[in-house]
Amino acid sequence: MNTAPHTPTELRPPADSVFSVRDLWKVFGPKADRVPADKELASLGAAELRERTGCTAAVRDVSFDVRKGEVFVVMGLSGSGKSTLVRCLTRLIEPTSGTISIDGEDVLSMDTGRLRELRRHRAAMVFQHFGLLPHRTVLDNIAYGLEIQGVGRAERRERATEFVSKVGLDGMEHRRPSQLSGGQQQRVGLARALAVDPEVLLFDEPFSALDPLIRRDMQEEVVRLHREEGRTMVFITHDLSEALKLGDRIALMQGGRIVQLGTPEEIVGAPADDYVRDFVRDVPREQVLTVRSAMRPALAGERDAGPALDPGATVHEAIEAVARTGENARVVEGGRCLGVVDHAGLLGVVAGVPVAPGKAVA
Ligand SMILES: Nc1ncnc2c1ncn2[C@@H]1O[C@H](COP(=O)(O)OP(=O)(O)OP(=O)(O)O)[C@@H](O)[C@H]1O
Repeated sequence: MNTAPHTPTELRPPADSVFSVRDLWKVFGPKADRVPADKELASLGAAELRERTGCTAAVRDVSFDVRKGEVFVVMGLSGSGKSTLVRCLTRLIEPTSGTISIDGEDVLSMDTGRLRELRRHRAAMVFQHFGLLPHRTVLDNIAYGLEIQGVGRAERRERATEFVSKVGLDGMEHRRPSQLSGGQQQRVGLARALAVDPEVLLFDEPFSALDPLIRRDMQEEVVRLHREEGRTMVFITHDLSEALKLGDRIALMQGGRIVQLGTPEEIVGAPADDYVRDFVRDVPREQVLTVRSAMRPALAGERDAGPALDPGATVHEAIEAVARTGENARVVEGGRCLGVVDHAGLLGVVAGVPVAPGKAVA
């Protein structure tokens, strides 16, 4: 049972917000809307709420912003509310209460036409089973989303061909889905979603059915496409390593609430509570945390000696540099030495015990 209040978020959306969600609830069951409205019911745990009302609160009082150009990961165990939350964004599931806006426009007051526009052009959903059309070629499958949008044939072909290349399927344009591997089929689905050029791509566990190697391939593909295109992405996963690899920020859900929202480094380096701490316990910290978390002030004479690292370098990279040179490493930004990482600091990060300031070993 989790009745802790959610992390307060600023009410006014930041300027670069695409989706802005405030106080969102989705309750399934009879007379669902009385649950968020009633303080006592709203604070009940899942079992008691079900017993008293027959309702399930899949999303409980959630507030967050998805910022332009970021990969926003929604992570949590099965049943924590990830799919319900993301489906609420485009009202594939109707929220019970709260507000949602996209680029400042109220999603909850959109009429059917505007909603269709939202789902087709602005925030397209990519599902685990991409729903490829078996009798169409790769090219025609990719062009399909554009066809629905009413784009003319010549332009469809041209755009589809461009995306065949982008996802690395050159030479396979005329194959049918059954003549492709699982990973290749997913690339077709990805290309189809990208070709319609939505402002936001919403991914619902797209890779969970893939074998680990293909999955890693596809994760790298998403990272590459994101780097090249800078498109805003919301990505659902129950896999922590996938979340850490893909997410600029991660919303970790438990029992319908967001228990922590932060960068991978914040989630792993400063877990908000015991649940999160337990969740990230087995993460190789040195691969997620940056040298900033291992750094101490430079002593006299240390500013110019030893290998230089960027502040974004991981602790893992620092360990390599220190082991290779046998010297402490400097963290340097714009020619300025921000601090020094030594053996004690690096070991501290790996062990999860930061070196107290002043106890640094020179
Ligand atoms: N249509 C529904 N009617 C009643 N309860 C539902 C409905 N859809 C989801 N739920 C319940 O809401 C909770 C959240 O479900 P949701 O599918 O959002 O979780 P999830 O984190 O996406 O899980 P998974 O990773 O297994 O897909 C669960 O307790 C689920 O049983």
